[in-house]
Amino acid sequence: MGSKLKVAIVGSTGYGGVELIRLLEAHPLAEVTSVISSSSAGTPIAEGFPHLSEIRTDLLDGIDPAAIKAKADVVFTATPAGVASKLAPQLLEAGLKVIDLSGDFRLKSPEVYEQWYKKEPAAEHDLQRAVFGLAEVYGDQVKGAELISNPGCYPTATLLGLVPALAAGWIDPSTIIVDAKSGVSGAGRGASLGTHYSELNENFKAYKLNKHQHIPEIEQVLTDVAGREVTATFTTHLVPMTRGIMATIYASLTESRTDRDLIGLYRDYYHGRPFVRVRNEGIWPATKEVSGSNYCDIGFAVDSRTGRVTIISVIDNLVKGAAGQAIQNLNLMMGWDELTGLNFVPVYP
Ligand SMILES: NC(=O)C1=CN([C@@H]2O[C@H](COP(=O)(O)OP(=O)(O)OC[C@H]3O[C@@H](n4cnc5c(N)ncnc54)[C@H](OP(=O)(O)O)[C@@H]3O)[C@@H](O)[C@H]2O)C=CC1
Ligand SMILES: CC(=O)N[C@@H](CCC(=O)OP(=O)(O)O)C(=O)O
Repeated sequence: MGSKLKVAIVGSTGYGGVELIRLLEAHPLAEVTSVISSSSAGTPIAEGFPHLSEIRTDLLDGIDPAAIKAKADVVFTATPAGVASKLAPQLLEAGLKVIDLSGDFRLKSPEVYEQWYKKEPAAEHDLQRAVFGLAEVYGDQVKGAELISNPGCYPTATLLGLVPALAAGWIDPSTIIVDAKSGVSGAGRGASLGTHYSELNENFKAYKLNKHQHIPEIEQVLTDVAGREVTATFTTHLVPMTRGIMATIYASLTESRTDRDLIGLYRDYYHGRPFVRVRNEGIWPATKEVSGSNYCDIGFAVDSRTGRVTIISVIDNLVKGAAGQAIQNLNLMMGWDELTGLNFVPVYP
Protein backbone atom coordinates (compact mmCIF):
# COMPACT_ATOMS: atom_id res chain seq x y z
CA MET A 1 0.00 0.00 0.00
CA GLY A 2 2.77 2.41 1.00
CA SER A 3 4.29 2.70 -2.46
CA LYS A 4 1.06 3.39 -4.29
CA LEU A 5 0.36 6.78 -5.83
CA LYS A 6 -1.87 8.78 -3.49
CA VAL A 7 -4.92 10.35 -5.06
CA ALA A 8 -7.72 12.57 -3.75
CA ILE A 9 -11.21 13.07 -5.14
CA VAL A 10 -13.05 16.40 -4.91
CA GLY A 11 -16.75 15.79 -5.56
CA SER A 12 -16.41 12.27 -4.17
CA THR A 13 -20.11 12.17 -3.21
CA GLY A 14 -21.31 12.57 -6.80
CA TYR A 15 -21.83 9.82 -9.36
CA GLY A 16 -18.49 10.49 -11.05
CA GLY A 17 -16.67 10.60 -7.70
CA VAL A 18 -18.26 7.43 -6.37
CA GLU A 19 -17.40 5.65 -9.63
CA LEU A 20 -13.78 6.80 -9.25
CA ILE A 21 -13.76 5.28 -5.74
CA ARG A 22 -15.15 1.99 -7.09
CA LEU A 23 -12.63 1.71 -9.91
CA LEU A 24 -9.60 2.92 -7.94
CA GLU A 25 -10.31 0.35 -5.23
CA ALA A 26 -9.08 -2.25 -7.75
CA HIS A 27 -6.15 -0.21 -9.08
CA PRO A 28 -2.81 -1.85 -8.30
CA LEU A 29 -0.70 1.33 -8.44
CA ALA A 30 -2.95 4.05 -6.97
CA GLU A 31 -4.95 4.44 -3.78
CA VAL A 32 -7.55 6.99 -2.73
CA THR A 33 -6.19 8.72 0.37
CA SER A 34 -8.73 11.53 0.61
CA VAL A 35 -12.40 11.71 -0.32
CA ILE A 36 -13.53 15.31 -0.33
CA SER A 37 -16.88 17.03 -0.02
CA SER A 38 -17.80 20.70 -0.03
CA SER A 39 -20.97 20.07 1.97
CA SER A 40 -20.45 17.00 4.21
CA ALA A 41 -16.88 17.21 5.53
CA GLY A 42 -16.43 15.33 8.78
CA THR A 43 -19.03 12.65 8.09
CA PRO A 44 -18.14 9.08 7.08
CA ILE A 45 -18.47 8.60 3.33
CA ALA A 46 -20.04 5.15 3.89
CA GLU A 47 -22.88 6.81 5.80
CA GLY A 48 -24.29 8.24 2.56
CA PHE A 49 -23.06 5.32 0.46
CA PRO A 50 -23.64 2.03 2.30
CA HIS A 51 -22.26 0.10 -0.69
CA LEU A 52 -18.86 1.40 0.50
CA SER A 53 -19.30 0.02 4.06
CA GLU A 54 -16.13 -1.68 5.34
CA ILE A 55 -14.38 -0.65 2.10
CA ARG A 56 -14.05 3.02 3.07
CA THR A 57 -14.19 3.74 6.76
CA ASP A 58 -12.79 7.28 6.46
CA LEU A 59 -14.45 10.64 6.93
CA LEU A 60 -14.98 13.11 4.14
CA ASP A 61 -12.38 15.88 4.06
CA GLY A 62 -13.07 19.52 3.26
CA ILE A 63 -11.53 21.47 0.39
CA ASP A 64 -8.12 22.82 1.41
CA PRO A 65 -5.35 22.61 -1.21
CA ALA A 66 -2.49 22.46 1.34
CA ALA A 67 -4.26 19.72 3.33
CA ILE A 68 -4.96 17.80 0.13
CA LYS A 69 -1.28 18.04 -0.86
CA ALA A 70 -0.32 16.62 2.54
CA LYS A 71 -2.36 13.51 1.70
CA ALA A 72 -2.11 13.14 -2.08
CA ASP A 73 -0.13 13.84 -5.25
CA VAL A 74 -2.92 13.79 -7.81
CA VAL A 75 -6.47 15.14 -7.51
CA PHE A 76 -9.55 14.27 -9.51
CA THR A 77 -12.10 17.08 -9.57
CA ALA A 78 -15.53 15.57 -10.26
CA THR A 79 -17.44 18.78 -9.63
CA PRO A 80 -20.11 20.79 -11.43
CA ALA A 81 -19.05 23.24 -14.12
CA GLY A 82 -17.65 26.45 -12.67
CA VAL A 83 -15.87 24.85 -9.69
CA ALA A 84 -12.59 23.48 -11.12
CA SER A 85 -11.90 26.64 -13.13
CA LYS A 86 -11.18 28.32 -9.79
CA LEU A 87 -10.03 25.37 -7.68
CA ALA A 88 -7.62 23.65 -10.10
CA PRO A 89 -5.16 26.60 -10.24
CA GLN A 90 -4.95 26.50 -6.42
CA LEU A 91 -4.37 22.75 -6.46
CA LEU A 92 -1.66 23.10 -9.12
CA GLU A 93 -0.07 25.90 -7.10
CA ALA A 94 0.01 23.56 -4.08
CA GLY A 95 2.05 21.10 -6.18
CA LEU A 96 -0.71 18.67 -7.13
CA LYS A 97 -1.53 17.27 -10.55
CA VAL A 98 -5.16 17.63 -11.55
CA ILE A 99 -7.53 15.58 -13.69
CA ASP A 100 -10.79 17.49 -14.10
CA LEU A 101 -13.96 15.67 -15.13
CA SER A 102 -16.03 18.80 -15.76
CA GLY A 103 -16.25 20.95 -18.85
CA ASP A 104 -14.18 23.79 -17.33
CA PHE A 105 -10.94 23.21 -19.26
CA ARG A 106 -12.15 21.49 -22.42
CA LEU A 107 -12.78 24.51 -24.61
CA LYS A 108 -9.71 26.48 -25.59
CA SER A 109 -11.67 29.71 -26.05
CA PRO A 110 -12.93 31.42 -22.86
CA GLU A 111 -15.57 33.26 -24.91
CA VAL A 112 -16.94 30.00 -26.30
CA TYR A 113 -17.09 28.51 -22.78
CA GLU A 114 -18.99 31.52 -21.51
CA GLN A 115 -21.42 31.36 -24.42
CA TRP A 116 -22.29 27.66 -23.96
CA TYR A 117 -21.90 27.12 -20.21
CA LYS A 118 -23.18 30.59 -19.16
CA LYS A 119 -20.47 30.70 -16.50
CA GLU A 120 -17.26 32.59 -15.95
CA PRO A 121 -14.47 30.81 -17.86
CA ALA A 122 -11.15 29.56 -16.50
CA ALA A 123 -8.13 31.80 -16.94
CA GLU A 124 -6.73 31.71 -20.50
CA HIS A 125 -3.33 30.52 -19.19
CA ASP A 126 -4.99 27.51 -17.53
CA LEU A 127 -7.04 26.70 -20.64
CA GLN A 128 -3.86 26.71 -22.69
CA ARG A 129 -1.96 24.39 -20.35
CA ALA A 130 -4.83 21.89 -19.99
CA VAL A 131 -4.48 18.77 -22.14
CA PHE A 132 -7.72 17.42 -23.62
CA GLY A 133 -7.62 13.81 -22.45
CA LEU A 134 -9.18 11.91 -25.31
CA ALA A 135 -6.41 9.35 -25.08
CA GLU A 136 -7.08 7.58 -28.38
CA VAL A 137 -6.54 10.86 -30.25
CA TYR A 138 -4.31 13.01 -28.03
CA GLY A 139 -2.65 10.32 -25.88
CA ASP A 140 0.88 11.55 -26.62
CA GLN A 141 0.11 14.89 -24.98
CA VAL A 142 -1.28 13.30 -21.81
CA LYS A 143 2.00 11.77 -20.59
CA GLY A 144 3.57 14.05 -18.02
CA ALA A 145 0.73 16.60 -18.15
CA GLU A 146 -0.01 18.61 -14.99
CA LEU A 147 -3.63 19.43 -15.83
CA ILE A 148 -5.82 17.05 -17.79
CA SER A 149 -9.29 17.93 -18.95
CA ASN A 150 -11.32 14.75 -19.21
CA PRO A 151 -13.65 14.80 -22.24
CA GLY A 152 -17.42 14.93 -21.85
CA CYS A 153 -19.45 11.75 -21.98
CA TYR A 154 -21.28 12.52 -25.23
CA PRO A 155 -18.14 13.89 -26.95
CA THR A 156 -16.23 10.71 -26.05
CA ALA A 157 -18.75 8.44 -27.79
CA THR A 158 -19.22 10.85 -30.69
CA LEU A 159 -15.58 11.64 -31.37
CA LEU A 160 -14.33 8.07 -31.13
CA GLY A 161 -17.04 7.21 -33.66
CA LEU A 162 -16.11 10.01 -36.06
CA VAL A 163 -12.40 10.82 -35.88
CA PRO A 164 -10.90 8.00 -38.01
CA ALA A 165 -13.31 8.55 -40.92
CA LEU A 166 -12.88 12.32 -40.76
CA ALA A 167 -9.08 12.14 -40.45
CA ALA A 168 -8.96 9.89 -43.53
CA GLY A 169 -11.22 12.23 -45.54
CA TRP A 170 -13.77 9.46 -46.02
CA ILE A 171 -16.73 11.55 -44.85
CA ASP A 172 -17.87 15.02 -45.88
CA PRO A 173 -17.39 17.22 -42.75
CA SER A 174 -20.36 19.41 -43.70
CA THR A 175 -22.83 16.52 -43.46
CA ILE A 176 -22.35 15.27 -39.89
CA ILE A 177 -25.46 14.60 -37.79
CA VAL A 178 -25.23 13.01 -34.33
CA ASP A 179 -28.28 11.57 -32.63
CA ALA A 180 -27.19 10.81 -29.06
CA LYS A 181 -28.97 9.06 -26.20
CA SER A 182 -27.95 8.92 -22.54
CA GLY A 183 -28.95 7.09 -19.41
CA VAL A 184 -30.05 9.32 -16.54
CA SER A 185 -26.90 8.96 -14.40
CA GLY A 186 -25.34 11.29 -16.98
CA ALA A 187 -27.26 14.11 -15.32
CA GLY A 188 -25.54 13.55 -11.95
CA ARG A 189 -26.97 12.60 -8.57
CA GLY A 190 -28.94 15.74 -7.82
CA ALA A 191 -32.71 15.45 -8.07
CA SER A 192 -34.46 17.45 -10.78
CA LEU A 193 -37.90 17.64 -12.31
CA GLY A 194 -36.72 16.33 -15.67
CA THR A 195 -35.02 13.26 -14.23
CA HIS A 196 -37.24 11.94 -11.47
CA TYR A 197 -38.89 8.55 -11.87
CA SER A 198 -42.37 9.39 -13.09
CA GLU A 199 -41.05 11.95 -15.58
CA LEU A 200 -38.49 9.55 -17.01
CA ASN A 201 -39.88 6.03 -16.68
CA GLU A 202 -41.47 4.75 -19.92
CA ASN A 203 -40.56 8.06 -21.51
CA PHE A 204 -38.03 9.15 -24.14
CA LYS A 205 -37.26 12.80 -24.67
CA ALA A 206 -34.97 15.12 -26.59
CA TYR A 207 -33.40 18.05 -24.74
CA LYS A 208 -31.10 21.08 -25.18
CA LEU A 209 -31.61 21.05 -28.97
CA ASN A 210 -28.85 23.08 -30.69
CA LYS A 211 -27.86 24.39 -27.25
CA HIS A 212 -26.03 21.47 -25.67
CA GLN A 213 -22.71 22.47 -24.07
CA HIS A 214 -20.98 19.50 -25.71
CA ILE A 215 -21.53 20.90 -29.23
CA PRO A 216 -18.49 23.24 -29.14
CA GLU A 217 -16.35 20.48 -27.57
CA ILE A 218 -17.21 18.10 -30.40
CA GLU A 219 -16.71 20.77 -33.05
CA GLN A 220 -13.37 21.85 -31.55
CA VAL A 221 -11.91 18.35 -32.00
CA LEU A 222 -13.53 17.75 -35.40
CA THR A 223 -12.10 21.07 -36.60
CA ASP A 224 -8.66 20.11 -35.31
CA VAL A 225 -8.79 16.70 -36.99
CA ALA A 226 -10.22 17.95 -40.31
CA GLY A 227 -7.93 20.98 -40.49
CA ARG A 228 -10.92 23.16 -41.40
CA GLU A 229 -13.88 24.50 -39.50
CA VAL A 230 -16.47 21.78 -38.90
CA THR A 231 -19.98 22.20 -37.51
CA ALA A 232 -22.26 19.32 -36.59
CA THR A 233 -25.91 18.83 -35.78
CA PHE A 234 -25.99 17.19 -32.35
CA THR A 235 -29.18 16.18 -30.54
CA THR A 236 -29.32 14.62 -27.09
CA HIS A 237 -32.04 12.38 -25.65
CA LEU A 238 -32.71 10.97 -22.19
CA VAL A 239 -33.45 7.25 -22.06
CA PRO A 240 -35.04 5.53 -19.05
CA MET A 241 -31.94 3.52 -18.15
CA THR A 242 -29.29 4.15 -15.53
CA ARG A 243 -26.03 3.94 -17.49
CA GLY A 244 -24.99 4.13 -21.10
CA ILE A 245 -24.65 6.42 -24.09
CA MET A 246 -25.33 5.58 -27.71
CA ALA A 247 -24.27 8.04 -30.39
CA THR A 248 -25.87 7.27 -33.75
CA ILE A 249 -23.85 9.23 -36.28
CA TYR A 250 -24.75 9.97 -39.92
CA ALA A 251 -22.43 11.42 -42.59
CA SER A 252 -22.10 11.38 -46.37
CA LEU A 253 -19.20 9.38 -47.76
CA THR A 254 -16.81 11.21 -50.08
CA GLU A 255 -16.32 8.06 -52.17
CA SER A 256 -18.01 4.69 -52.41
CA ARG A 257 -16.99 2.55 -49.38
CA THR A 258 -18.17 -0.67 -47.78
CA ASP A 259 -18.69 -1.64 -44.15
CA ARG A 260 -15.53 -3.70 -44.48
CA ASP A 261 -13.54 -0.67 -45.64
CA LEU A 262 -14.65 1.27 -42.57
CA ILE A 263 -13.98 -1.63 -40.22
CA GLY A 264 -10.44 -1.89 -41.62
CA LEU A 265 -9.86 1.88 -41.36
CA TYR A 266 -11.04 2.02 -37.73
CA ARG A 267 -9.12 -1.09 -36.68
CA ASP A 268 -5.96 0.43 -38.12
CA TYR A 269 -6.57 3.80 -36.47
CA TYR A 270 -7.23 2.23 -33.07
CA HIS A 271 -4.49 -0.39 -33.34
CA GLY A 272 -2.87 -0.69 -29.90
CA ARG A 273 -5.72 1.26 -28.24
CA PRO A 274 -7.24 -1.42 -26.02
CA PHE A 275 -10.46 0.34 -25.12
CA VAL A 276 -11.94 0.73 -28.60
CA ARG A 277 -13.54 -2.38 -30.09
CA VAL A 278 -14.75 -2.36 -33.68
CA ARG A 279 -17.58 -4.77 -34.45
CA ASN A 280 -17.61 -7.11 -37.45
CA GLU A 281 -19.82 -6.43 -40.47
CA GLY A 282 -23.55 -6.36 -39.72
CA ILE A 283 -23.13 -6.34 -35.94
CA TRP A 284 -23.93 -3.12 -34.06
CA PRO A 285 -23.08 -2.51 -30.44
CA ALA A 286 -25.60 -2.05 -27.63
CA THR A 287 -25.05 -0.10 -24.40
CA LYS A 288 -25.22 -3.27 -22.27
CA GLU A 289 -22.21 -4.63 -24.09
CA VAL A 290 -19.99 -1.96 -22.52
CA SER A 291 -21.80 -1.39 -19.21
CA GLY A 292 -19.47 -1.02 -16.22
CA SER A 293 -16.41 -1.12 -18.50
CA ASN A 294 -14.04 1.37 -20.11
CA TYR A 295 -14.80 0.15 -23.64
CA CYS A 296 -16.14 2.16 -26.53
CA ASP A 297 -17.68 -0.21 -29.09
CA ILE A 298 -18.29 0.91 -32.66
CA GLY A 299 -20.23 -0.54 -35.62
CA PHE A 300 -21.04 0.62 -39.17
CA ALA A 301 -23.76 0.46 -41.79
CA VAL A 302 -23.00 1.97 -45.21
CA ASP A 303 -26.08 2.75 -47.29
CA SER A 304 -25.01 2.62 -50.95
CA ARG A 305 -28.44 3.98 -51.93
CA THR A 306 -27.93 7.31 -50.12
CA GLY A 307 -24.13 7.38 -50.06
CA ARG A 308 -24.23 7.80 -46.30
CA VAL A 309 -22.72 5.82 -43.45
CA THR A 310 -24.38 5.26 -40.10
CA ILE A 311 -21.90 4.80 -37.25
CA ILE A 312 -23.03 3.45 -33.87
CA SER A 313 -20.77 4.22 -30.92
CA VAL A 314 -21.55 3.16 -27.33
CA ILE A 315 -19.92 3.78 -23.96
CA ASP A 316 -20.79 3.63 -20.28
CA ASN A 317 -21.13 7.34 -19.44
CA LEU A 318 -19.74 6.87 -15.93
CA VAL A 319 -16.76 4.76 -17.00
CA LYS A 320 -15.36 5.59 -20.47
CA GLY A 321 -17.44 8.78 -20.32
CA ALA A 322 -16.07 9.89 -16.94
CA ALA A 323 -14.24 7.96 -14.16
CA GLY A 324 -12.72 5.18 -16.30
CA GLN A 325 -11.37 7.58 -18.89
CA ALA A 326 -10.02 9.78 -16.06
CA ILE A 327 -8.12 6.76 -14.68
CA GLN A 328 -6.94 5.89 -18.20
CA ASN A 329 -5.54 9.44 -18.30
CA LEU A 330 -3.96 8.99 -14.86
CA ASN A 331 -2.25 5.86 -16.19
CA LEU A 332 -0.92 7.68 -19.24
CA MET A 333 0.07 10.74 -17.19
CA MET A 334 2.13 8.49 -14.90
CA GLY A 335 3.67 6.52 -17.77
CA TRP A 336 1.82 3.32 -16.78
CA ASP A 337 0.10 0.86 -19.12
CA GLU A 338 -3.25 2.47 -19.89
CA LEU A 339 -5.06 -0.78 -19.05
CA THR A 340 -3.84 -0.68 -15.43
CA GLY A 341 -6.80 -1.16 -13.10
CA LEU A 342 -9.26 -0.97 -16.00
CA ASN A 343 -8.90 -4.37 -17.61
CA PHE A 344 -12.25 -5.89 -16.71
CA VAL A 345 -15.22 -7.39 -18.49
CA PRO A 346 -18.50 -5.43 -18.94
CA VAL A 347 -21.41 -6.30 -16.63
CA TYR A 348 -23.81 -8.40 -18.71
CA PRO A 349 -26.75 -8.63 -18.80
N1 LIG B 1 -22.45 11.79 -14.72
C1 LIG B 1 -21.78 11.58 -15.85
O1 LIG B 1 -22.06 10.62 -16.59
C2 LIG B 1 -20.68 12.51 -16.27
C3 LIG B 1 -20.38 13.66 -15.59
N2 LIG B 1 -19.40 14.50 -16.04
C4 LIG B 1 -19.06 15.72 -15.34
O2 LIG B 1 -18.37 15.38 -14.13
C5 LIG B 1 -18.71 16.29 -13.11
C6 LIG B 1 -19.34 15.51 -11.95
O3 LIG B 1 -20.53 14.90 -12.42
P1 LIG B 1 -21.44 13.98 -11.51
O4 LIG B 1 -20.61 13.22 -10.58
O5 LIG B 1 -22.36 13.30 -12.42
O6 LIG B 1 -22.24 15.11 -10.71
P2 LIG B 1 -22.99 14.98 -9.32
O7 LIG B 1 -23.95 16.08 -9.32
O8 LIG B 1 -23.46 13.60 -9.11
O9 LIG B 1 -21.84 15.30 -8.29
C7 LIG B 1 -21.14 16.49 -8.23
C8 LIG B 1 -20.47 16.60 -6.87
O10 LIG B 1 -19.76 17.84 -6.79
C9 LIG B 1 -19.79 18.32 -5.46
N3 LIG B 1 -19.95 19.77 -5.46
C10 LIG B 1 -21.08 20.48 -5.70
N4 LIG B 1 -20.83 21.79 -5.63
C11 LIG B 1 -19.54 21.92 -5.31
C12 LIG B 1 -18.70 23.03 -5.06
N5 LIG B 1 -19.14 24.27 -5.15
N6 LIG B 1 -17.40 22.79 -4.74
C13 LIG B 1 -16.93 21.54 -4.65
N7 LIG B 1 -17.69 20.45 -4.87
C14 LIG B 1 -18.97 20.63 -5.20
C15 LIG B 1 -21.00 17.69 -4.79
O11 LIG B 1 -20.58 17.03 -3.64
P3 LIG B 1 -20.45 17.76 -2.21
O12 LIG B 1 -21.69 18.57 -1.98
O13 LIG B 1 -20.34 16.59 -1.28
O14 LIG B 1 -19.22 18.58 -2.31
C16 LIG B 1 -21.51 16.63 -5.75
O15 LIG B 1 -21.63 15.37 -5.18
C17 LIG B 1 -19.67 17.31 -13.72
O16 LIG B 1 -18.97 18.42 -14.18
C18 LIG B 1 -20.27 16.53 -14.89
O17 LIG B 1 -20.77 17.37 -15.84
C19 LIG B 1 -18.65 14.19 -17.13
C20 LIG B 1 -18.89 13.06 -17.82
C21 LIG B 1 -19.95 12.15 -17.48
C1 LIG C 1 -28.11 12.95 -19.28
C2 LIG C 1 -27.57 14.31 -19.03
O1 LIG C 1 -28.25 15.22 -18.56
N1 LIG C 1 -26.31 14.50 -19.33
C3 LIG C 1 -25.65 15.75 -19.10
C4 LIG C 1 -24.19 15.57 -19.29
C5 LIG C 1 -23.52 16.56 -18.41
C6 LIG C 1 -22.07 16.56 -18.46
O2 LIG C 1 -21.40 15.57 -18.39
O3 LIG C 1 -21.62 17.81 -18.56
P1 LIG C 1 -20.18 18.29 -18.81
O4 LIG C 1 -19.49 17.20 -19.53
O5 LIG C 1 -20.36 19.48 -19.67
O6 LIG C 1 -19.55 18.56 -17.51
C7 LIG C 1 -26.15 16.84 -20.06
O7 LIG C 1 -26.67 16.51 -21.11
O8 LIG C 1 -25.94 18.02 -19.76
